[in-house]
Amino acid sequence: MQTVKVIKIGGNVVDDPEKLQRFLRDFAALEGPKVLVHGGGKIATAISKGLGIETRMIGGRRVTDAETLRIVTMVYAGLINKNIVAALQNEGCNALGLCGADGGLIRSKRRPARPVDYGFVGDPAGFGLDTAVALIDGGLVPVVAPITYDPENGSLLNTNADTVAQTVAVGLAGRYSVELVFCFEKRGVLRDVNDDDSVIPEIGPALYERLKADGVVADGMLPKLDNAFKAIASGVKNVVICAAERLSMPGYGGTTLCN
Ligand SMILES: Nc1ncnc2c1ncn2[C@@H]1O[C@H](COP(=O)(O)OP(=O)(O)O)[C@@H](O)[C@H]1O
Ligand SMILES: CC(=O)N[C@@H](CCC(=O)OP(=O)(O)O)C(=O)O
Repeated sequence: MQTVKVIKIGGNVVDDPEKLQRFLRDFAALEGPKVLVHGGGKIATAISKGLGIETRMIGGRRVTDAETLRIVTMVYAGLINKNIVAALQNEGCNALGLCGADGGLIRSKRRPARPVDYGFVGDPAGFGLDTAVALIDGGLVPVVAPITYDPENGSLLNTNADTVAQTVAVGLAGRYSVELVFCFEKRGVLRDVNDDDSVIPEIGPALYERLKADGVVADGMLPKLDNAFKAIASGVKNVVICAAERLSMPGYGGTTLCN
């Protein structure tokens, strides 16, 4: 079975032009078929602030009213996605930018209003495998923004980018042997969040429960690990959490998930 790499890049790197440039150069140099999923939460928060709109995050998710949906659509599916595509084209990588609505790539369902009303936030409910296969087998490199769509009413919805990466990886797993790599600004899952040398090399479900109970993992690391375990349990062959600047290292020098 052919291997496809699904790489996710997080918002702190997307917001740092030098780190992003280096990461995109390494991504472009990766051998074989690949998909890039990007976040950009930090830039959306900064642009919202500039427009006088306050950001509310609950459990790592953005409360998205109609005005915020307009902003995140412009920022993720426009500004960030197109700049990444242009930079990859400049590196000789034939990238094609999409959000979940394009080619029906990621259908979603709006979250129920209880217990928390997140507004226009969706959880993935379907994957456009035919679209993805046509692009990948056609030699294109999909670059996916974390905006999905609800086919029942055609509405765009905001979706956590780690969840989008997991959905793409799981969706491709029946067809290819899939490797999912979450790249961010730290070296992996750390025992001490302030010590980059404290990377935990391997995490299984039992250790994850202990790390949560001890408060070693928190904040944005929780949805990342939940998505990582969901991917491993759903047929993705290899899942790694690592530093963006280590993408070119063999094995990525980060945390590998096991079940
Ligand atoms: N044990 C841990 N190891 C590494 N990061 C952790 C840990 N616990 C909490 N974190 C926090 O999780 C953040 C990553 O989540 P998030 O900001 O959502 O990632 P991304 O940049 O991919 O969007 C890190 O910046 C760090 O502050
Ligand atoms: C619903 C929801 O929370 N969506 C995220 C999508 C972007 C994202 O996840 O970006 P990072 O990977 O940079 O965190 C948000 O708007 O922040």
